[in-house]
Amino acid sequence: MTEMDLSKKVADRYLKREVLGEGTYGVVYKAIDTKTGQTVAIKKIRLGKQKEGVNFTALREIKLLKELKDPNIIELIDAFPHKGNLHLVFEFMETDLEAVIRDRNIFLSPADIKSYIQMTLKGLAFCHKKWVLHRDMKPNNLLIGPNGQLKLADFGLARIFGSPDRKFTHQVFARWYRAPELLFGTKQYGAGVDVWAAACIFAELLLRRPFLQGTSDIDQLGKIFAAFGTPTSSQWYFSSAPPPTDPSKLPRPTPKSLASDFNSQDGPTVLSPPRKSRRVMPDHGRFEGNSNQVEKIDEHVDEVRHLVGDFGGKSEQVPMSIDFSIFGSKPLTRPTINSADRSHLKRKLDLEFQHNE
Ligand SMILES: Nc1ncnc2c1ncn2[C@@H]1O[C@H](COP(=O)(O)OP(=O)(O)OP(=O)(O)O)[C@@H](O)[C@H]1O
Repeated sequence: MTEMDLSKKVADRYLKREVLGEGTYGVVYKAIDTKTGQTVAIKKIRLGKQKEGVNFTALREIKLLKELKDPNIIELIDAFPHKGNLHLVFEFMETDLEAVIRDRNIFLSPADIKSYIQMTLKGLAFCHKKWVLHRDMKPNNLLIGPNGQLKLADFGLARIFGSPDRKFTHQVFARWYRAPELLFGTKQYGAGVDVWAAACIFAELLLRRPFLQGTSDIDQLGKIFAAFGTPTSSQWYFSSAPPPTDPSKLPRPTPKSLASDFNSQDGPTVLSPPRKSRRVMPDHGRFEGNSNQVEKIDEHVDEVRHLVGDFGGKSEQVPMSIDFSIFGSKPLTRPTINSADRSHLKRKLDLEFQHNE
């Protein structure tokens, strides 16, 4: 019997090898991609309650994750349903940041730490720019390749398959990287949750132990406040200065009916400012014109600074209030999918999934 016969072939393409481990969503296998000869990692996702098959929205999101290509993001090479499970094929990685941090034989210089955290923030910046959040950042999700390249794994999975179920024992560690707004149970949150986790990982690289090791969600908040100070009521989300403008005093464009009235008579002419300057934006001129990757990283570094700043209010910035500066001078361009892209994607999805089913 050849080696080929002994190994199980999945979807006529992947030769399954040993189990690498089991995570929140299912078992991970090492495999060989017979098409490319490349070693890959296949994450077999239990579909659990969704017995009727793979949810179409999930498939669409997975297809979009395949488009997330960056040197600091694990590449999702392929995705296909097989025997009622969803298989996600990723590039194979040698180790992860947790193993590096825990290995006492490894000395990490400030330059090494800078390199690891820079790769982490670059990967985050890339995905945040495309409006994808990770939501489950922790050192064992930061995988390291043979050339030392750090890549973020499991991007977007929490959104597609639901937040990881914390009943798994290995999952409780994820609490240590959770932002205070999540611990308070907010339903609306943003990229800050990933940046908070990145800052905790940065501290962990320096300390060589997890920074804030809460034993319960409330204890986690206690640890955060012990480290940074307890926020006062004047620092909470909408109660900090300036108070929101009264709706009747909000700036509005001239009503169309009035504008045409003015045009039809010799009355005063309403001079609107040029289109661009009409947009009311908070004052953050220092980010004007920034567009390259390095400056995007700086925004994240600034946000980390902001997050790890003094909650007691000694610094000039008021922490725990909305920091508009992270959005730059212009709203970030949302990745747009036009109708042609959309119908192409749908056709592609239909074809691929018909083919694999
Ligand atoms: N791309 C990959 N290359 C090599 N090994 C991988 C890859 N992805 C995952 N693994 C390994 O497979 C095992 C399970 O990984 P998985 O990401 O499912 O869970 P986890 O990271 O252990 O926990 P969690 O689900 O809480 O993130 C781990 O040992 C992990 O190192």
